[in-house]
Amino acid sequence: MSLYHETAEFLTAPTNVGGSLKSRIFSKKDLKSQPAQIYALAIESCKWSSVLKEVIEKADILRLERKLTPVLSVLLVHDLLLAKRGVALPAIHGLRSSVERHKGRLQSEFTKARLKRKLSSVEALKAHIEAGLENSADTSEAPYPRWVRINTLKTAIEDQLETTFAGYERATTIDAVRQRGSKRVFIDGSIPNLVAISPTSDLSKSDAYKSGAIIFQDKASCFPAYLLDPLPEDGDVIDTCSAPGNKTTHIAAILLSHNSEPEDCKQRIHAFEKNKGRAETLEKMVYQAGSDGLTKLHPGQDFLKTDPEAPTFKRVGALLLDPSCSGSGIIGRDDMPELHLPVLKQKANADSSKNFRKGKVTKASEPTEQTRKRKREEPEEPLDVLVDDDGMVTAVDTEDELKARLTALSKFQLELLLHSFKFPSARKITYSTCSIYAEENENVVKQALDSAIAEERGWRILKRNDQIRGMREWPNRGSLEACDGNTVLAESCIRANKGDEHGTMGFFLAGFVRDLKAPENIEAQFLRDEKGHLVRDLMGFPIKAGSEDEEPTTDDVTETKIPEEKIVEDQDEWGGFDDEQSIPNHEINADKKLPEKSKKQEVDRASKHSHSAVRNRQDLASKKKKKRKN
Ligand SMILES: C[S@@+](CC[C@H](N)C(=O)[O-])C[C@H]1O[C@@H](n2cnc3c(N)ncnc32)[C@H](O)[C@@H]1O
Repeated sequence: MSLYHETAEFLTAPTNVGGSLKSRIFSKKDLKSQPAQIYALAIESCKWSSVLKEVIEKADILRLERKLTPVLSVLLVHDLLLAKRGVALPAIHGLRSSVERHKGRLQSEFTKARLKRKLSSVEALKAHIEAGLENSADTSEAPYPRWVRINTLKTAIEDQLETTFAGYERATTIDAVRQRGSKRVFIDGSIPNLVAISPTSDLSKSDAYKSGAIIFQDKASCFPAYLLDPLPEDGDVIDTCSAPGNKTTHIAAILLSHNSEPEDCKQRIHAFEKNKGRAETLEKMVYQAGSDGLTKLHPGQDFLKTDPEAPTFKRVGALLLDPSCSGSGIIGRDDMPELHLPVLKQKANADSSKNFRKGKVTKASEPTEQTRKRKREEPEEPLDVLVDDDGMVTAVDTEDELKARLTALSKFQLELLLHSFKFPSARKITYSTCSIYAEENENVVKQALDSAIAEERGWRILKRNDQIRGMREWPNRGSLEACDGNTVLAESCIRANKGDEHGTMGFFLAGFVRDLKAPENIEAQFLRDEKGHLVRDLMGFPIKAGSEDEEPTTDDVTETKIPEEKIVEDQDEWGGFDDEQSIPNHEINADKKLPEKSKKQEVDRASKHSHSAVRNRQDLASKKKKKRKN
């Protein structure tokens, strides 16, 4: 197999299995080409792909060369136009000829692409690409920002602002960071410990990223754990569909933020992941983020096969359900470089986002038997491209195909949600997808609410007024039409729209609650107001009874976030790790004791509860490293 085919294979493989592109290439044993050569070709081609896409589409070579797939065309045209030695194949090789016979046309389109960018020379264009100033998928005015969650299991936002973001200017609006080349940091107002930076700011080599102190996670992807807000009174938590672990580790951070001392935290997160390959990624992320002590992994286990009545789950009061979906809201992924693929028809320019998945190489535009048979004049672009979390790529050509796919997905999503309803001590559930389709979102919610199990167990929607502040104040709500005109239901649902002014991916979220006594043996620890509602600090965290924060200012006290009915008196939530690091399975064990606090931590304890949790977690991490060395 040629260098080009091998590279194309890595770029078209599901991106969500087996870590970053680099680790996948370098860990593969039976490669014919040098891994370093494959890696360099992949990275360079991705870097240039928005320009190459334009050049290939304008030169129209996919139509003329039917054996050339979009990804191969990018790789070959990259080498033809940019590599010193040209295409690394024998002169008579079919693939080499397939681009070389169009060299004149390709070069002329390349020149036009450069002039369009007002760059006077190829050197200037190279500098432009190297500076990361090229991203044709984004509207040029406001590229999609990079969201960074500060992992409070390992650090604190104040510490990160002083270190990782030391040279950054503070931005007061999200727009201010949506400029290529800007060095600004925006602190999000809805989700605690979340910041946004310019997409051209590369933190993937920073210590903070490598150590798991910061996690690249879209703002909308932080909504579920934040809305779930698992409190001590909620007992254990299940993350039903966990890999790669962004939400699992977010839940862990929230759990510890509610405990002034990590060793007091008796709660555990059961993290289910059906796919074994993805379960390995989850395991690494959980370790890297420092949430291993709180997480019981269930690798390769299907959540649907769990017995809700099993003793292990008797204390489970909260579940987070983020199942595989069409992925139609996804804008980008962090474990793969961006790759822009050319499509056969210029018509694709009408909606470039449709075929764009950062790091998700879709086969949508690959010529199929069907498309080959079509007459040239007919549109060849698929209606949509669905990429689910199992890496399954489905090019959907007709409305009927799309409908059939969405029906199958929503059936599975509903099944998972109804299974979650069965856990005897469960009192709160969040359901989320990164889909833009009502079929997977509002429709699933409606069917779940209408189900016999919901009625039998008393599950109802978590209304907007009862949601945690950041979610209650979030402006984008569910589709009124999809909710059959039910305003309360539509308002209860939360949406994030791909490409709008908030700079998030497309996302959907709904919460479910029911009246139930808290799981036994969990004491009330939080301050409540005269109505029995939890009193929260500015960041939305409940204030512990007897803590220094006990006397909040009027501004600190927020109204109820938890439905009144469920309050029981006197009872009481990347790809950010080093590619080279591998963590043995046995080191991840939820039963591990959390660390004793150090003297330094005693001092830190005088400050915010979240801080002392952070310090203790850092201590835990360093103890583990020492242990591993021995
Ligand atoms: C949308 S992804 C989850 C993303 C994850 N929550 C995060 O934020 O990092 C869905 C995951 O659910 C897994 N999955 C699908 N069906 C499952 C099932 N029945 N039981 C457990 N995991 C499942 C898929 O393999 C996939 O990794």
